[in-house]
Amino acid sequence: MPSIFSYQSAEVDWCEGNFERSTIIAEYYNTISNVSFFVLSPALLYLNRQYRQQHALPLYFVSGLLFCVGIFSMYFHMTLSYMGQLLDELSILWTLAVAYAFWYPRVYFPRCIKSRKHFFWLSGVTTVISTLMSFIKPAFNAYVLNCIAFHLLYLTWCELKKCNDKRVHWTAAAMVVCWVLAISSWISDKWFCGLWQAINFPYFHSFWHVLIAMSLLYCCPMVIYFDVNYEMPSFKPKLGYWPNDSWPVGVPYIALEESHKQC
Ligand SMILES: CCCCCCCC/C=C\CCCCCCCC(=O)N[C@@H](CO)[C@H](O)/C=C/CCCCCCCCCCCCC
Ligand SMILES: [Ca+2]
Ligand SMILES: [Zn+2]
Repeated sequence: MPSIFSYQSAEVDWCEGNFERSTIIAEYYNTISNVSFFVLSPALLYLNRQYRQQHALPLYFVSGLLFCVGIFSMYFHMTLSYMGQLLDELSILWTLAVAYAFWYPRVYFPRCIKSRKHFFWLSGVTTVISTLMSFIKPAFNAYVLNCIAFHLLYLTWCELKKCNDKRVHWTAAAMVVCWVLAISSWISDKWFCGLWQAINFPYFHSFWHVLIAMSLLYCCPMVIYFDVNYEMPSFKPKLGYWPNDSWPVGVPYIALEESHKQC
């Protein structure tokens, strides 16, 4: 019986051929494309430094965990081990849990939750139970995790209805486009692998890594924007674009102004 650390002991195998480019890396492009998370994590910390100075914990935690997602995902695609699969899925679950615990707006808390401290407990208990349940059928976990994006889309929709800042709407649109491309790549790799192998292009899962990291690059500043509006009444969030604020495309970030709020 293979150990949970053995190469190819995972329940899933992605479309890219194994050990085609290296004898130690099972899926070469799926492994190296996780570099996107090593760029995403410091980029979020650097660009949103004003927010980080005021509200350090959420951004340090979420960026740190996104970095771990990159490390575990690399380990998973390098080995295709059962342990790699679990670490990949559980790191995503815990990153989502921590992001929700810190940033989920109070106005959407269930009625029985009276404070963020209570919401932390609720998130913690739910995540511990989900962690235990994730051992039942690990191959199913990825589908459940992907469904959380629909809740994020719903939340974004609710917030955009109350906001008339054009830059926030533009950032949300860019996030949705990246996510649609990302999830299409993930599904294509899983469901239509025979077709991609027939045309000798089985690389859609590596596109997923890059595109989901890009959608998070748009998602996180937007979530921070709403957090400043709700939780930091002495500041007004201003959405800027890096490297040039006047360009229509760029990486969004949040700057803080001491003034009354708009959304
Ligand atoms: C108020 C809430 C704020 C939420 C902020 C968002 C925090 C995001 C946290 C984690 C997402 C990391 C996803 C990266 C996955 C990379 C690893 C990977 O590819 N794993 C695959 C196997 O290699 C595995 O099959 C994938 C599983 C599915 C993961 C689904 C994650 C959902 C992420 C939602 C992202 C939202 C972006 C915008 C949505 C409109
Ligand atoms: Ca493979
Ligand atoms: Zn992956």
